[in-house]
Amino acid sequence: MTQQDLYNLLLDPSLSLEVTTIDAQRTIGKIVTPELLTCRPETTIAEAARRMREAVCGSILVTNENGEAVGIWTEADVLRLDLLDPHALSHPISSVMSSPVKTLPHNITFSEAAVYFRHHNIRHYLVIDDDNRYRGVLSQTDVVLNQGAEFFLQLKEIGTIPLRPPLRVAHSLPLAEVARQMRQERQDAVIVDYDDGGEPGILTQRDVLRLVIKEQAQTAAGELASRPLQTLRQHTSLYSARKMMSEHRVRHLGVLDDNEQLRGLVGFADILAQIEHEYMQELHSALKERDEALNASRQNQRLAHKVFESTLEGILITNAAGIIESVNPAFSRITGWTQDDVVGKTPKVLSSGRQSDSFYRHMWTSLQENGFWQGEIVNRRKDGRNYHEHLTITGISNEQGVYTHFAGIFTDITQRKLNEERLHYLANHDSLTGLPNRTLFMERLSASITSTRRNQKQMALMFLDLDRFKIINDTLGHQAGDRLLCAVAERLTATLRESDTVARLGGDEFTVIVEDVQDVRHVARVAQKLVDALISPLELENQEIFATTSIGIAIYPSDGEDADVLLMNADTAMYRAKESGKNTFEFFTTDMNAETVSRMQIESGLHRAIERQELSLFYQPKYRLDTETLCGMEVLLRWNNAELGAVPPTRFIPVAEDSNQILAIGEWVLANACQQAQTWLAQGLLPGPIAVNLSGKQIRQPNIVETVRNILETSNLPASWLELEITESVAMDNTHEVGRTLASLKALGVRLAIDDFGTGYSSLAYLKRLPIDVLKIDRAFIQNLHEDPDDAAIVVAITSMAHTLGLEPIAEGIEHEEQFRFLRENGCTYGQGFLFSRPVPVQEMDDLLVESQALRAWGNPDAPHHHHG
Ligand SMILES: Nc1nc2c(ncn2[C@@H]2O[C@H](COP(=O)(O)O[C@H]3[C@@H](O)[C@H](n4cnc5c(=O)[nH]c(N)nc54)O[C@@H]3COP(=O)(O)O)[C@@H](O)[C@H]2O)c(=O)[nH]1
Repeated sequence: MTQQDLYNLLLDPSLSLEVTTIDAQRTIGKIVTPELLTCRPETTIAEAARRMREAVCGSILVTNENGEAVGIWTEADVLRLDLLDPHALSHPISSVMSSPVKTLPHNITFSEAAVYFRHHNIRHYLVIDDDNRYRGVLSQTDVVLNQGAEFFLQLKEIGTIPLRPPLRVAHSLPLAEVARQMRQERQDAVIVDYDDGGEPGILTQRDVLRLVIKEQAQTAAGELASRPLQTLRQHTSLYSARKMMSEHRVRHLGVLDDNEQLRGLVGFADILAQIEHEYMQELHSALKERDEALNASRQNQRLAHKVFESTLEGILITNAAGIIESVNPAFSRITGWTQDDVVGKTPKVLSSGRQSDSFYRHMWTSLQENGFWQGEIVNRRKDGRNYHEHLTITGISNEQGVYTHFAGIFTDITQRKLNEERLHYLANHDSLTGLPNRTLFMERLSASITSTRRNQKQMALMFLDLDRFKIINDTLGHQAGDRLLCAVAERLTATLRESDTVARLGGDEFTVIVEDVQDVRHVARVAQKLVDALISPLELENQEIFATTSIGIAIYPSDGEDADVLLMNADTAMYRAKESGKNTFEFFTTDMNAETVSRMQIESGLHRAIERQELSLFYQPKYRLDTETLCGMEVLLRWNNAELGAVPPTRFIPVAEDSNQILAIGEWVLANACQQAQTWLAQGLLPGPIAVNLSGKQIRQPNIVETVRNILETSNLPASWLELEITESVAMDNTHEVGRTLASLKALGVRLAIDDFGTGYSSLAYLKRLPIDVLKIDRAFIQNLHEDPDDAAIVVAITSMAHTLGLEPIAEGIEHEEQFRFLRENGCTYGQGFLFSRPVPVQEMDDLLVESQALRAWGNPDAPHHHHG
């Protein structure tokens, strides 16, 4: 190879200008040539250059005797030679090669390779394959040009790159002087100006070196320069510049400004530098982004780890086959199993056996299809105890969408479950007796009706109401009442089969569902057993209490096809049982329906009884038994309705009490009675106080004292002429402040009487403290007085007790002479009853009063005066 060849090789501009755009993601092994040019360190530069030219190769690898790369020499290194030294080319290659040689694996991408170039500031890498064999040399220019520079080159104008003002020399300057100035100014090209006014020429460093070697050092530059200088405008793109260089096989172009003046020179190296600069900028921000992303991902990883470690939820991660790979501390806390216990096993270790195989099959199908499952399951702790967990399982897939792991995240909801169960229990059970309450009862009744219908069978519903419970409760207090209810609940439960439902609807009302009834006679036997179960007395407050019950029975389907109708009919039958003497049971019959309808008619009729003036007052006189003189009267309410006719108070008063209408009606009675009494008083006819019945509802009204005071004021009746009768059971109610109300009423000056005395459970100590004036002995004792020695003894006892307590005894319901005589002989002061007079309307009472007054005026107090009705 001649020196000329060498220079041809070195100066061939096409060598480095063939730029192919290569996908930055392709691996570098793909573009390096498989044949690698090598030489030994002692090879001369000239020899190395010859081989490069022969092989059309831009670099040569310098290897030692073991074939190991010790250096590399490339085309670009030529410019570092001192080409003024004529022996330069005979120096060994080792004196000019770059060393040491760094390697890169063949399978990294251009993008990755770019990172190495930047980090190590190296211009060449030796590419090695998997077996560390040399595959080729990769230059930074390769990388830059393979980053897809076209786009950038087209955008960027030449004028925008920094151009050095060109070094200009006169055409007469000898080449040696030109070379000196170029070295001094560090320029690789110079513009040669001619004084013939023609276009300038150009001499590059390579030209200078070539010509020096050809001993042209003293020749004038003008003769040697290439002329004309290829130029382009400053607004031309770098892409066009590169293309032009390639077409004209030159490495420098003149740049013209808008006035066609030469602004400077642009070299291929400048374009390359621009690309490199731009690329490095991009690379820099890409690296920055990558570093930031890496940091963020490290941060995320740290966070994820922290969450995994510290979350309260148990976490378990399995591989695709369900083998546990890791668990977190919460998992161990909840299950008792440590990481070492469970890693390598399947979640089966937690199985409690409470879920069926099909449950797990569904779970697995959902996981395979949706990569997700959520639900509540019961698992087992290491210590064998079960616990409830709310579990979410999520599939974790790889880039191909294949599940590689499953993550189970769960919370221990055992306590919540217990609370829910407790709340459910409380919501469905009576807190006092523990029996099902109305809600659960209705649920069970509906369920029972449904199954009975399906099986075409019969079932029975019993409605139980304790007899006289209110009296017991009022007399002995609520605590005793509660204990009684518990005792009754126990007895009922003990009497029935487990399959039967006993419930407490509230108060003293219980219900029983008897399922699968073959024969209604069987139901009667069950009802009788329940009645009998309560017959034996209960021990309460050191007293024996008889808490009997009345039971109404309705049969499905004959007495009703739905729960509400059945319940209503059993209730109606229960009322009938009460009416027929209590402590018994009654089956519902259709005529009982009539009873229900009748109650409803009464209730709606009563609503307008006052405004329609359907109410009136009757008066029943009271007598002193020793003198048989009229000494007062009791006011009794009557109701005459257009449709219902005369409705007896025993019928409508309970309905009025149930519907609260008694409050308005009672006030009406009181006002009219006082008005009438005042009239008689003003006429001098009133022999004694007028007694008005006050119902329990009325006396418990907070404003009752106010009402009475107002009525007395309005009617102008002195309080002492009014007597208020309240029943014994109401008077004994020490829970509703009845005692205090009575004291306030007493303070008004009215008289107070206890009605139906002997039927309740009076505490004598309490009775003594009440501010009462009169004890009315109940009609029930008077009725059989002359036949029943027990009743007679009770009447005598009540009479003498009344005297002892300073109260006036009065007997009600005296119908026979014998009764009258017995009472008079045994010291009962007053009496009333049909023997003397039935309750009479106002006109008749007026007559009686006039007559009585006349008798008194005639001074015949002893004359007996019986009004027989
Ligand atoms: N809260 C209110 N209650 C009232 C009012 N008016 C009446 N009543 C209560 O209704 C019940 C029934 O009353 P009634 O049908 O009027 O019966 C009274 C008398 O007619 C009846 N009586 C009187 N003497 C005899 C008799 O010799 N034999 C017999 N079989 N019955 C007789 O007794 C009833 C009076 O009873 P009492 O009140 O206990 O003294 C009754 O409970 C009334 O209290 C009202 O306005 N408000």
